[in-house]
Amino acid sequence: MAVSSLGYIVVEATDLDRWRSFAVEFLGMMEAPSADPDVALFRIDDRPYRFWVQKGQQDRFVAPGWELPNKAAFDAAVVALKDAGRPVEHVDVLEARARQTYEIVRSSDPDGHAFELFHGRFVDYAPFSSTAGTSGFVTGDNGDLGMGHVVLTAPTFTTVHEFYKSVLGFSDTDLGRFYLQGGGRDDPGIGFAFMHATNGRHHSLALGEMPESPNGAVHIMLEVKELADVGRAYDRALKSKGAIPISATLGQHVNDKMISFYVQTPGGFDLEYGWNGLVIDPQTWVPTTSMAVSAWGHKWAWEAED
Ligand SMILES: Cc1ccc(O)c(O)c1CC[C@@H]1C(=O)CC[C@]2(C)C(=O)CC[C@@H]12
Ligand SMILES: [Fe+2]
Repeated sequence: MAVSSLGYIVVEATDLDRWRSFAVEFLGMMEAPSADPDVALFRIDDRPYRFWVQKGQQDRFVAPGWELPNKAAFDAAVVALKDAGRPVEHVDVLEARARQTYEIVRSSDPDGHAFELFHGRFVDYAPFSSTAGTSGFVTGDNGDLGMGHVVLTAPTFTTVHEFYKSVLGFSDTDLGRFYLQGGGRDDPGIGFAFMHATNGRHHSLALGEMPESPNGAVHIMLEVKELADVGRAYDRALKSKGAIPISATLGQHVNDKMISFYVQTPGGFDLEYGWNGLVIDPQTWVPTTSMAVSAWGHKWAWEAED
């Protein structure tokens, strides 16, 4: 029943062209053919899409699509969801086919964040190429590392953390508490849980003990193959005259060693663009406790100058 990786994300957008220029010209993704003019699809590897962007009334993150390795694991996860009292809606056959999966269910975590579970590894044989010159994205062999990671808020942190572990089969990689208000006696800190699926990516999901984000997610992360891809994207953001707002400057995380920067997407949530994230052995990893966000850099836009 354990989730194998982050398969895709679903985004709602008022302006698909804005997402097109962000995804293709800034991120270096490849637009994929879509049968529906109200849906734009973006590829980073040989999956038919990793971003499903659908036209709607709002600009927001809708849901992560968690991949299960086969039908048996998918069915077991559905049973576990029902046993945990979570809603389960089966997507009909035609929609599952349009999404290029065998089967999808929609559900939500105890804090109400929508997610989808799916199985079926569909492949697009058109070679990946990036008009922005991005050398490629890191998704592992046959995509087994998944598309990246997603970070969600979790106001009922302990309950939601337990849900992802006991119901969806995630495991702890790093459990931190960050003291962003100086760490004095009146600073309770923010609990963070970085969790891995059954693949070696350091975290496919992280939860922050924070109030609900209005955009549906805190950020998603995409990993590129070369440091120069990060540097060139950083240059594009700097040159965009504010069209691509930088949320955090270039820096390196303590826990997964990733060198990255953050920008705000047209969906309001952030996107971390990084390189060289730690790959762990998910079978034997003993969870760490990292008390710092970054070893260097990552100056957040909301941080005071000093
Ligand atoms: C701490 C950390 C480790 C690895 C990551 O991939 C990663 O994104 C983070 C930072 C997570 C998080 C965030 O994205 C929004 C701003 C946050 C809440 C902070 O102010 C501390 C942790 C930060
Ligand atoms: Fe991240």
